[in-house]
This record gives sequence, structure tokens and C-alpha cells, in this order.
Amino acid sequence: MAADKGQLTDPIALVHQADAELPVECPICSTLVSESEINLHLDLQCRGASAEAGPSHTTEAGPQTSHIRSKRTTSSPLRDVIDLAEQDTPTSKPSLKARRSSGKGVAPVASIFSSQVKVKRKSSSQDDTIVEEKKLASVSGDEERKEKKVKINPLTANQPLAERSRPSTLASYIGQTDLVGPGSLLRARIEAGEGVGSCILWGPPGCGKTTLARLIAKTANADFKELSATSSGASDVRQVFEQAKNSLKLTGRRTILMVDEIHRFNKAQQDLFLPYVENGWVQLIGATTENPSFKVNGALLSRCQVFTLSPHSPESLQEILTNALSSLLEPLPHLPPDLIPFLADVADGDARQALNGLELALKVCQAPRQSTLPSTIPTTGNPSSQDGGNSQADEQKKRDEELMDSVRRGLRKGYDRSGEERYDMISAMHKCLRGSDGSAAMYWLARMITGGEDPLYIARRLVVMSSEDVGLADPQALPLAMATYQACQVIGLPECRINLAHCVAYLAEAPKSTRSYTAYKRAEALCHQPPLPGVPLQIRNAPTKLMKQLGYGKRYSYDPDYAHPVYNEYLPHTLANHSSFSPHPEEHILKTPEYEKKDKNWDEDRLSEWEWRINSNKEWQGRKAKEEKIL
Ligand SMILES: Nc1ncnc2c1ncn2[C@@H]1O[C@H](COP(=O)(O)OP(=O)(O)OP(=O)(O)O)[C@@H](O)[C@H]1O
Repeated sequence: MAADKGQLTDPIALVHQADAELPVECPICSTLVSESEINLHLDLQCRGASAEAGPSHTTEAGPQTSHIRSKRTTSSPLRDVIDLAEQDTPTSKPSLKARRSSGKGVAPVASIFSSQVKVKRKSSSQDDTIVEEKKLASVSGDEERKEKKVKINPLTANQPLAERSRPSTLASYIGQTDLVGPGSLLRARIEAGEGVGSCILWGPPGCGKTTLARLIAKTANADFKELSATSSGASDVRQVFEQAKNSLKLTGRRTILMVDEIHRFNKAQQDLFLPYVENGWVQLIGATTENPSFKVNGALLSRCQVFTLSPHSPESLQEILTNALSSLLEPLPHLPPDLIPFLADVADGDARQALNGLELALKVCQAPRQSTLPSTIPTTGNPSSQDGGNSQADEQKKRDEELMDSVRRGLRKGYDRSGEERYDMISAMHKCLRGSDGSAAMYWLARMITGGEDPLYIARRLVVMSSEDVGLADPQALPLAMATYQACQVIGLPECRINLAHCVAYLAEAPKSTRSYTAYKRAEALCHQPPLPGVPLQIRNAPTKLMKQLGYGKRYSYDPDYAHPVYNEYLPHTLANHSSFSPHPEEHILKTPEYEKKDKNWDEDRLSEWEWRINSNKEWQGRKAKEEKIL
């Protein structure tokens, strides 16, 4: 059905031609392909489908499959055939659209061909290289055409350095030696092209998860598809799975699907993976920065192996940076001599950050800058030449320092308010408060606030902490924490950070007691031990005569009439002697040196109160025992 090169064909004729050969749907990738070409399309493992065919970035097209058209939701055979005709052959005819937009219907050949751009795709290892052929023709079709081929790769040319220097072989994959170092099992399996089965790669940003996944796919010689949970939905996942299954069924070719940020799929979305992973129809490689035990569906997790990647060591980062520098083709500008070790330190284990820092430094150093040096440098031999040399060196040193400072500011690590780091930091602050280390608590408070944390989130934790850890040791803690919460609500940032700091300092210095909290936990544990007894009759209300006759409220001692504590049967018989869930008065109250200084007698006062309570309790126990004997 291909038209002769460079020759216009009447679209009506093409429609008639198409009637004779309707396109069919490929059973693997659902692309519409002409009937006569379907076998070729399958033999080519669905390569050649247009870019719309699926989410895979490995989609390729060759000249022999240029007529293949992806499925359109609003497709009709007629429209498809017209479209096929429009994009036919390298020197294809102008599109009907172009002709319509020219406003001249079927325009003269010359005006249509005067400037034509055709974009072809050709495969490379990981990237789609685009070759643009600009065909500039003279006004008349008969005249000699001037052809100018400009080879550009706009997709890769604009990539950040981190992306351009992504390793394409396992040999150039730096670090992570515990996991893929020489002699490791995983490395052996990857090198043998066996694949690693479905797995989850867990590690902090920029530690090399995506890179490793791509390397695994490359050596396994499988189709590789990539999805990101941030931009894909259930329908994308289903589409890839179905294609993978069909491909396996019809051609025996495996598919590796890498899902970046897999933790962002909710549990229901993750459930979609189960049958495909379970049956081995697709090999899943999930990448996540979050702890998979919390963020990945348990059922899916049990079908995947979890590999943990660590942040890069400064040594690994130095190697990655040096490799990236040496791979650059352009001449390097002057760079500060300490730049590489400096970047390796400040990047905090994140290779992408380190490479971004390097790229930033390169840009700054390449940019023409206004020299603050005197325009005439004294000549050698002149006594002032030494000074001139020194001042030049000083100037350079100052510039280097400024550069590193701006790179450091540019690399300041973000605070992930939705991630694990948030919980780690609030928990760190809580632990510092519990351990009465005010300075450390203040640091974590500042880290959270400067990272953009919601002050109410911090204040809520302070409210909890004031009861959980300070509790009875300082009853003022809870009202202060509540007041801090309200201050944050009313005032907001930036001022409310002062209220937070006030409360943090107070809670750090307050004495600590977990009596109420631990007592509650013990009581709660008892509530999970059946049989659960009813409320003792003595403390039940007796609003009716019958209830009174049944013993409800019998011998109940009305509290205000008695010296406290007032003894009634507050607990069921089975628990009467079970004092383990009541607050232990003898529990030690942890006091900070600051508190000791404030109130030396506090402990003694409280102890004497407890002693009295313990004795009263003993008395009550004895009286109960006697009564029980009598009964
Ligand atoms: N082990 C490594 N060896 C060489 N370069 C690496 C390595 N790890 C990471 N890099 C560099 O850092 C860049 C980012 O790495 P990659 O995308 O693999 O990290 P990631 O762990 O997937 O990060 P994220 O969780 O943010 O997606 C890569 O493009 C590459 O240039």
C-alpha cells in the first residue's frame, strides 16, 4: 500500500486500497497493523509501533514499519487509512491536515514540499535518538533538491549531567559493594543474564536504584518498561501487564517492569500486580525510598525479594564525580581543587545531588565573570609583581570559596514532609525530650521547622509527650503543651516557632514520670484477657427497688463523707488483689538537674503522700481479706 516515493497519491484511491486491506489489531500491543504486515510486526517483537503504542521508552521505529499506526480511541478504518497514507514512506506526501491548513485544498506540490521536516526514531541503548532530516527543496519539484542533514539529539543534549553519566554497564556502577560487588550472588546472577526475579530496591534518593534496575533489565535481555507511580495509574499498569503477558505467550519474550516510587501506589493499585508477579508473567522491579514493610502491600512484598541500597559513601561519590568529569568532551574550566571531595561530602550520599552540584559548578565557572583584578598586572621583575601574583591567587581562592558556598546552598537537602524522614525527625525530637537533652531536641525542632514542617504537627507531639513522659511528675507540662498548640494555631509561623522552642525547653527540663501511661497500658492488657468481669454490685447505681433488693449499691460509701481514699469495691473480685495495673507509687521519678535545683523538696513531699497511700492500701487489703473470711 505504500505510495511511490515522492509521488502524490490521491487520498480517495488510498481509501479504496484500504478497503481491500483493513488493519488488524496486534494481539500483543493492541496496535493496528495492516493485515499483510502483522507477521512482520510480530517477528519484530512489536517494535515499529508508533510512539503512542505504549508507555515503554524502548519503543522503536524503523523504515520498514513506518506505516504501522497505533490504536486510537476514536479510530475508524477510513481515518486510519488516511492517516497511514499521511505518514507513509520517508519522502511521504504532505498530510491532509497540512493541505487543509494551507487553505488551498490539495495544494501545488511545490508549496507543500518547500519545507518538510520528517522525524524518524532510531534505537540506542537506553535513549531514543532522534535524527532530524530537514529537506529543503526548491520551488519546483523538478529542480535539484538541496538536502541538509542535521544530526541532533535534543532529548539527550538537554539532559542533566546526572542522567548523561548514568552507567550503562555493571562495571561502571560504583559502590553498593555489599549488594552487587564482585563475587556477590546478585552480581553473578545479573552477569549471567538470569535476572533476579521480582524484587524491591529500597534506598535513599540518588543511591542508584533506577540505574541498577536498568542494568538488570539490560543484561536479562528482556523487554524493559518503566512506570512511575507518580504519573501512572491503574490503567497504565494493566496495559503493560497485558502486553507483557501476550508477549510471553506469543513470542516467549519476558518483560521487566520497573515501577519507580512504588510506595505511591495505594494498596488496591498494588493488588493489581499480584497475579502477574505470582505467575511470573512479568518481572517487577519496584524502587522505593520508603520502608517497604510499611508502604508495600504485604501480599506483594511476600512475592518480592527486598534489596537494600545504602547512601553512597564519600569515596564512591568522588569516583562517580571523577568519572563524570572525565567523560565530558568539552574543555574543562578552572575548578576549585577541593571541589570533588567537597561535593562528595555535602551531597550526603546522593549521587544525583553530587552530579547536580558538579554541573552547577561547571556552569558557574564557564560563565564569563567580571574580574575584580586590576586590568594591568605588574610585569615580572617588578617588586610589586609578587604582590600581584599573590593577590591573583587570593582572588582565585576567594572565588573558589564563593563558588563552593553557592553550590552548598544549591544542594541543601530538602525535607520530605511525606516521607520517612518526617517520622524519624519528630521521633528524634521526642527521644531527646524524653532523655532530657534540650540542645539536641532544639536541633531537631529547628530542622523540622526550617524544612517546612507544619508547626501543629510538632505541637501535637509535644502535647502527647507532656503526658506520656512528663505526666504526673509535672502536671504543668500538659497545659503548657496545649497552650503551645493553641499559640501555633493563633499565631502561625514564623513567630510560633518561639512558642515551640519554649515548650521544648520546658519539657526537656521537666522531671519525667511514666506512671500514668504505664499504668494505663497494664490496665489495657488486662482488658484483653477474657472472661471480662462485670461492674461490682457495690458501685452500681440502684434506681429501682428491685435493684436495691438484688444488692445494687449495697454498702456503697459515698465519697464526700469519708476520709480519702474511700474504700469501696471498685474492682471485680477477680481483680481485687491485682494491683499491677494501678499506678505504682514507688515508681522512680526521673528528675533533671535543672529541676532538682528548682524544687528540692518535691520528691520527699510526694513520697510521703505515696507512703500514706501504700499503707492505706495495705489496710484496705487486710480489711477485705477479713471480710472475705467472714463471708
Ligand atoms: N552506583 C552508581 N554508579 C554510578 N553512578 C551512579 C550510581 N548511582 C547513582 N548514580 C548516578 O546518580 C544518578 C541518579 O541515580 P538513580 O536514578 O539510579 O538513583 P535512584 O536511587 O533511583 O534515585 P531516586 O530514588 O531519586 O529515583 C544516575 O543518573 C547516575 O548518574
